[in-house]
Amino acid sequence: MSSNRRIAIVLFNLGGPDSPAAVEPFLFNLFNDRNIIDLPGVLRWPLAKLISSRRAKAAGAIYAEMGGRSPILPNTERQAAALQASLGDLGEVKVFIAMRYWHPLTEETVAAVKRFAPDEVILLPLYPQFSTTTTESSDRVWRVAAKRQGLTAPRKLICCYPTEPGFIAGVAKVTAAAIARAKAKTKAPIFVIFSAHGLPKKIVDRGDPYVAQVSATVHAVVDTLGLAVPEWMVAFQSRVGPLEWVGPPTDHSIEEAASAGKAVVVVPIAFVSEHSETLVELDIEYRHLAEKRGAAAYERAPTVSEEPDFIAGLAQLVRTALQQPQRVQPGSGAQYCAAWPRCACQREEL
Ligand SMILES: C=CC1=C(C)c2cc3[nH]c(cc4nc(cc5[nH]c(cc1n2)c(C)c5CCC(=O)O)C(CCC(=O)O)=C4C)c(C)c3C=C
Ligand SMILES: [Fe+2]
Ligand SMILES: [Fe+2]
Repeated sequence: MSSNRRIAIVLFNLGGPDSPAAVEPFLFNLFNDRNIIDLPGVLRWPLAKLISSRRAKAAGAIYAEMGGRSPILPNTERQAAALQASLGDLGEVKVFIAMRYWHPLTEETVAAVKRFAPDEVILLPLYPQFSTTTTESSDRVWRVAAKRQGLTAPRKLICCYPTEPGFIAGVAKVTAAAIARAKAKTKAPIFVIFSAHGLPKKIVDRGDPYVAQVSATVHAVVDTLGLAVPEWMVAFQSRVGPLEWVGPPTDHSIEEAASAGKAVVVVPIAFVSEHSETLVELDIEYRHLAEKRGAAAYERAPTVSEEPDFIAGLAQLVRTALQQPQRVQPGSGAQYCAAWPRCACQREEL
């Protein structure tokens, strides 16, 4: 590969408030996303205003547990630095971050990428499993902003990588370590709960492949660990709002296992860095539930963050994408995407 090629890699992530004052506008941006609330803009805008003002207090209390701000940006920056260091041989490689709901927002990042004047842009979601609410939403706003700002460099989207070997190796490693910590504390049976962010059921019924890809990830991790994994299940956390969400819910699953006197090991399976859903929901709220119900132990595996296996997996996805002609790169998720009409892998229109 030519060493003077300028390559921009853009990490897509959700973003989070960087101060107490940012909580409500961050929530507004989230609920005003048509991939989250599927209504025409004139109806969605006032609804997003209403929901964000109502939820601001509860969400503010969550971020107050972390010093009033989300750590998602600094954590994503560390991943960006690790990825950039592992791709130095490709030429002029620069890793950027585009957050969907808080700074650096997509428009800002498109401008920064344009100043870098790349020969090629690789869009890499920090969502291993494809969802219309995450990857599709980020890709959609990227396309609009790139067109508006005249960023014409060819781009490729890595749509999903639910079974990418480095990602699976990283999750397997942190899972095995969490099981070992639980075993060191108790002789009680171990129960592993792989926990993913949930989705409203109607989004899944519309063909969103996320839940199927989460299942593919978990099966790959369990296969890797073999007999080292005792009893396990997949559950979904972070339900918001009145709609029916996919289940079973993580909190109920923890309570059941804890009530049966088991040692509960919770493994985040769709988040790849630490933020409110891991540091507050899993570490504070759900630990409290487990202890209240008499769990023999409660261990939470860390997210893969800058685990060398995971970063090497991301680097491999980028290298493969650069060598192949298609705009949408399926990572190792292709076999799961084929059956799903809403998966980005199915679209090659640009
Ligand atoms: C209301 C609908 C929501 C859908 C659908 C949804 C999908 C979804 N989200 C993530 C990852 C994250 N979400 C985070 C926070 C968060 N998510 C929602 C709502 C939906 N998410 C809200 C309202 C919030 C804010 C916090 C709260 O009020 O509870 C975060 C954490 C951000 C941070 O702390 O910085 C992540 C990460 C995924 C992967 C996903 C679908 C696959
Ligand atoms: Fe969310
Ligand atoms: Fe896909």
